[in-house]
Amino acid sequence: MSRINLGDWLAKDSEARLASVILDVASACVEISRLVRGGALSGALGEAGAVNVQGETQKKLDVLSNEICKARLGANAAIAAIASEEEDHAVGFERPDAPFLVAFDPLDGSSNIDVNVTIGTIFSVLPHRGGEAGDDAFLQPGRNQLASGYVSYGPQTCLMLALGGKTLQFTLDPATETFILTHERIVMPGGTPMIGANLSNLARWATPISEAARACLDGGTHNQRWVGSMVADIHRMLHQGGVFLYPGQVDKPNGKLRLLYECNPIALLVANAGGASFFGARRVLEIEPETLHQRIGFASGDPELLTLLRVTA
Ligand SMILES: O=P(O)(O)OC[C@H]1O[C@](O)(COP(=O)(O)O)[C@@H](O)[C@@H]1O
Ligand SMILES: [Mg+2]
Ligand SMILES: [Mg+2]
Repeated sequence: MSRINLGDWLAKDSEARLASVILDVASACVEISRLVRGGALSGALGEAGAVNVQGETQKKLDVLSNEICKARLGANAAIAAIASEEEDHAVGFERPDAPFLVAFDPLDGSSNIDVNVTIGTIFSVLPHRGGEAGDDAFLQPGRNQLASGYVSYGPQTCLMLALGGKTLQFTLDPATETFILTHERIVMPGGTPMIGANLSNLARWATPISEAARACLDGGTHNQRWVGSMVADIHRMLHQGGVFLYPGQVDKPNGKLRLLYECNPIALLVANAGGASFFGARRVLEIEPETLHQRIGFASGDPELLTLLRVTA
């Protein structure tokens, strides 16, 4: 079998500076994957003893992954600024002419770090229109994304990349620590009766989605899965179909997940694979963000099942 690695694949027809950004994200993720694999031996488990801007207790790996991504991307002359779940504000690099901004969730699925369950890194590349790159520069709708993706650190380490209208998968070769193209085009299968959701929240979801989901599950027509790491739940959905739900709730109308560095990058991967993503009646990729750490309710996946679940009603 002929093997093509991420660098060679990008060199074929991607713009060189955008390719360099994707390669730097990938190499930061290789570094993070070493810490993940080492677990307690890497000193990467446990609490960091701090709280982030969203009021969440940071784990050591949240902080370490953020530092790795920030250092790696900060060294790329094509990046004007980064925004991260773990940074209060955008971090600019004083490069007014640099063409790209990168928003990321350095470590997704923090509650699973210490229990050896799949976690990940999510990223979104946006155009930078010049000038100072503060928070406002990142307030662009998801349809503007030039590329997005995630790396999942599970039994395999996989890079899912949305680029040029396609979603592709690269798998990390542990021997060479390079990402090898393993899936040229991901297409979500339709008709899978699978709901990925934390059902402990079901009673607080807005109607009619709570009633529609309850009918599917109580009626025995649909199955349910929930890892609690978005990358892992989305990875299953991209390969096997179904939907992922973290909708708004009576007590949290804007849900939990962050628009700029969680929902938008995933929404582009899902769109390229034939799915759709909504916050109520709004298409996620069309939402004009108002703040850097804005949360939205998120329903994503098989369009037919989203309709059955009445997510846009
Ligand atoms: O614990 P809950 O409420 O089910 O939430 C799980 C969701 O929260 C997240 O862990 C949030 O991401 P972070 O770990 O980056 O904060 C998602 O990955 C996941 O889908
Ligand atoms: Mg996350
Ligand atoms: Mg995170």
